[in-house]
Formats: sequence, structure tokens, C-alpha cells
Amino acid sequence: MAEKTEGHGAPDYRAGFAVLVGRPNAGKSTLTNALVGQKVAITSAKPQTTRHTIRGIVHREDGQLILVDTPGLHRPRTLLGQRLNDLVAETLSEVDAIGFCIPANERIGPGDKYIANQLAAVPRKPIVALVTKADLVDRAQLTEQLLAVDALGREVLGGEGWADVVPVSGQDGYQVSTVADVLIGHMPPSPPLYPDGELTDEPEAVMVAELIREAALEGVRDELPHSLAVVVEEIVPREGRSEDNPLLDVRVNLFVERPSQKAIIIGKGGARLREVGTAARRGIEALLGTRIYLDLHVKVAKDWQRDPKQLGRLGF
Ligand SMILES: Nc1nc2c(ncn2[C@@H]2O[C@H](COP(=O)(O)OP(=O)(O)OP(=O)(O)O)[C@@H](O)[C@H]2O)c(=O)[nH]1
Repeated sequence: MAEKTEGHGAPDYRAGFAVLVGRPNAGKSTLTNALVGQKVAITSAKPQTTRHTIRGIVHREDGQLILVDTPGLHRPRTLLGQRLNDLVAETLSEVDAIGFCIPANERIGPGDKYIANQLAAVPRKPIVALVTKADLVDRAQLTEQLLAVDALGREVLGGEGWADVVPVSGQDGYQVSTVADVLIGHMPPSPPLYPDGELTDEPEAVMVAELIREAALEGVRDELPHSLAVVVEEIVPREGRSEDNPLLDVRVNLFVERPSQKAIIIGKGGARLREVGTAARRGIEALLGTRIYLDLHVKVAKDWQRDPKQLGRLGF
């Protein structure tokens, strides 16, 4: 565990969880990457796979913003015509603020309205409307969209509508720090929840976790839809190896919610876990350019993903 850095003890320090929602292609991943300052969301050939529960952590002098993923809500294609499921509702109710992404360059459509109405059902939560891709429109169009988004907020939420409306471009960086300011402003006063420079928000660890997650879900995606968290505990060089023959020890915990899911991951006599390890190891060795020893542990952490605050205890 890293020590708290200076400034983090400030009395006005804020920390908490936020989620970016919005219809597909609204610019959530691009904005997440811009906020976090490094590429965390790995582009996948498979569209709209749910990635990480924690998508990134914004560390600042005055606060910390933990961006979490909401399985499902950013996939209205599967949710349209269906009630917002309890899981999504619970995740939304447990974050401290919601950023609702609406592109500047497209008319507000049924997908946006659907999500807006779902958000309106979440009680007393600051919802910040983020008008994304602002670089694609001129000032007049941007103003028009800001007004339309504001009107949507008043319509679905009543009263003053959204807590804030902020135009932003994740692509060219316009107003990205303002978005961080506004979201952190909605976080509760709290000491930092994660040490700065945590391994899990480093690109390599994120990619390693992603490779393992993909391998572990292969063929059992239906049984384990959103119930798997992969935490890379450490990546350390094996001592006593020569420079031209290095080996990295990669120690990883896989968290599932139920013992039955643990059994699925491990397989009969551990056979499936060995396959997962072999498949993931190839990808990780290619990624890191060195041989690795992969140590996988499967653990049950009940209802971990329903409780973002519990994630800290999972070692994120
Ligand atoms: N010009 C411009 N393009 C953007 C911006 N943000 C995102 N895009 C583009 O819009 C597309 C979708 O962006 P993503 O960030 O992947 O959107 P998303 O909301 O995460 O999409 P899903 O994963 O499908 O939900 C990509 O082609 C991006 O390059 C922006 O600020 N400006």
C-alpha cells in the first residue's frame, strides 16, 4: 500500500464513486480515458463487452474520483423495452454522482430519453449532463444542444433538472478538467479511498487483468455475466534470474459472487482454471514481452459488484 501523499489530508478533500452512462457511442470510454489520463478501457473487437468494474481513478490534489462501470445501462439495446434491472438500479444508487453523456453532434434521441427516464428513477443523486464530442460542432450548435439537454433535464427530473450541464470533448481535451472539477465537487468529504498510483489503474495491470478476464469468461459468459472481478495483486521479477532469461511472477485474484461460480471457473479437478491460465499466459507474455509465472486464485466475495464501496476491501 502506498502512503498517503501530501495534500490528501486536506479538510476539503473529497472522494467517491461516479459512473458515466449514455447510449452506445456517446463517448463514455473516450471521456473516461481523458479524465484518467491514460488508456484504461481496452478497445475490444467485441462491441459493448462490459469491461472493468473500476474503469479508472482520477487522482487530484483536492480529491479522488473513482469511475465505475454499470453493467447494462450503457447497453440500452438489450435493455430497451425492459425494466431497468435491480443490479443496475443498485449500482446507480450506490455511486455518489452520475455523469450522463449526450453527444453534441446528434439530436437527442429515444436512447437518450430512455436513459434519462431511468436516471430520474434513482432517488436524490446528483446527475451531471455531459455534452460530449463538443469539438464536432460550432458554437451555435453547441449552445442549441446545451439548451436542449437542459430542457430534457427539467422535463424528466422536474425542478432545476440536471445538477450541472457541461460541454466537453474527450478527444481534444476541451473542458475535461472542468468535468473532473464538477464531479469531484459532488463527491462527499472523504479521505482518499485508493492510494495514488495503485497497480490496478496502471495500463499494464489493467490489460493483464483484461486478458485473464477474457480467458476466464470464455465459454461461460452466460453463467457468469457480470460476476467476475479480476485483481492483479502484483507483477514482480523473479529473483535470481539472469538478465537474458527473466521471469515475472504475476499474482492474480479472481473474485466471484457465489461458490457455484467459483466451481465453474475452477472446473473439474482444476482443469478449467489450468486452461484459463494457459490461454491468459500466452497473451500476457506477448503483452509484456517476457516469460511469466501466472498464479491464479479464485475467491468468493459475496455481492461485490453491488457494493462499490466493498471493492476497496477486494484490493482494488
Ligand atoms: N470528435 C470526437 N469524437 C469522439 C469524442 N469522444 C468519442 N468520440 C468518438 O466516438 C466514438 C464512440 O466513442 P466511445 O468513447 O467509444 O463511446 P462509448 O460511449 O464508450 O461507446 P460504447 O462502448 O459503445 O458504449 C469513437 O469513434 C470515438 O472516437 C470526442 O470528444 N470528439
